[in-house]
Amino acid sequence: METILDRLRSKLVVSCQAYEGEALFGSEMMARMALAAKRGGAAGIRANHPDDIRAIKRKTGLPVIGIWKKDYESSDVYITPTLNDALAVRRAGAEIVAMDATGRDRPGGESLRDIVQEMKKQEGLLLMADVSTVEEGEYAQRIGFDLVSTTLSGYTPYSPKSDEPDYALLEALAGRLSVPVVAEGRIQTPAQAARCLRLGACFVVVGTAITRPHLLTEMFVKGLEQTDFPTVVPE
Ligand SMILES: CC(=O)N[C@H](C=O)[C@@H](O)[C@H](O)[C@H](O)COP(=O)(O)O
Repeated sequence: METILDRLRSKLVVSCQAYEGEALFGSEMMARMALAAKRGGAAGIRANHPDDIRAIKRKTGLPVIGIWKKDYESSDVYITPTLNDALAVRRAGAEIVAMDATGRDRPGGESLRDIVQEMKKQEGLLLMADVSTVEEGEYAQRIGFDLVSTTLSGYTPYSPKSDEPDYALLEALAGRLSVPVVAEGRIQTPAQAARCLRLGACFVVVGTAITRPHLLTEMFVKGLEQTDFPTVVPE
C-alpha cells in the first residue's frame, strides 16, 4: 500500500497559511488556496490551525502537515508548542504533525521527549521536527521523530540569518540522519527547490513564494523603487 511518505517523496508541499488581519485570513480562503496548489500539482499541504486543516482536507483530500502556531507568554516556542496543541492538530485530520523541536523551554515546562512519546501512541501518525541546527535534528531523530525539517533555521537566535534556504543545514542533516529530511524555509524559485532535492531532501515545502501575495507584491514594489533607470516620459 502506498504510504504518505511515498506520496510526498521528491514532490512539492505547499504551505497555505495566513495570519489574522491579513487579506487572505480564514479557513475557506486557505482551502481554496490549497485547491489551487493541488491543481498546480502539489502533493501535500502544510497548514496552520485545526480549522484550516479540516477545511483543507475536506476541499483537497491531500495529505496535510498540520501545525498550530500559538503564542504562550512563558515561551518562545510557537509552532505546536504543547501536547494538547499537537493532539488537536491530529484530531483535525493531519497525517503529519509538525512541531518546534528546538531545545528551548516549552510552555508549562513540558518536555519534547514526553510529547513525542505521547504522540507516538497515535496509530499511523508521522511526527515532523522543525529544527534550526544539526544538533536539534540529531536529538529529534533520537527521541523518535519520523521526519526532520529545516523550517526554523534563521528563526532561532543562534541559527544563521540569510535570504536563501539553509542548504548547509539541509546537506548536513541529510548526511547524518537516517530519517527523511525535509527542505523548508525561504525556498523562492523552482531551481532552489530542485537543488534541495539534489542535496538530499525527501520533499520540499514552499510557502511565501506561492501563497503570500502581499509579500510578493512588496518585493516587486521595492524592486521598482530601487531601479536606477530614469522614468521615460513620452514626448
Ligand atoms: C519560521 C516559521 O514560522 N515558518 C512557518 C512554518 O510553518 C511558516 O511561516 C513558513 O511560511 C513555512 O515554514 C514555509 O516557509 P517559507 O514561507 O519561507 O517558504
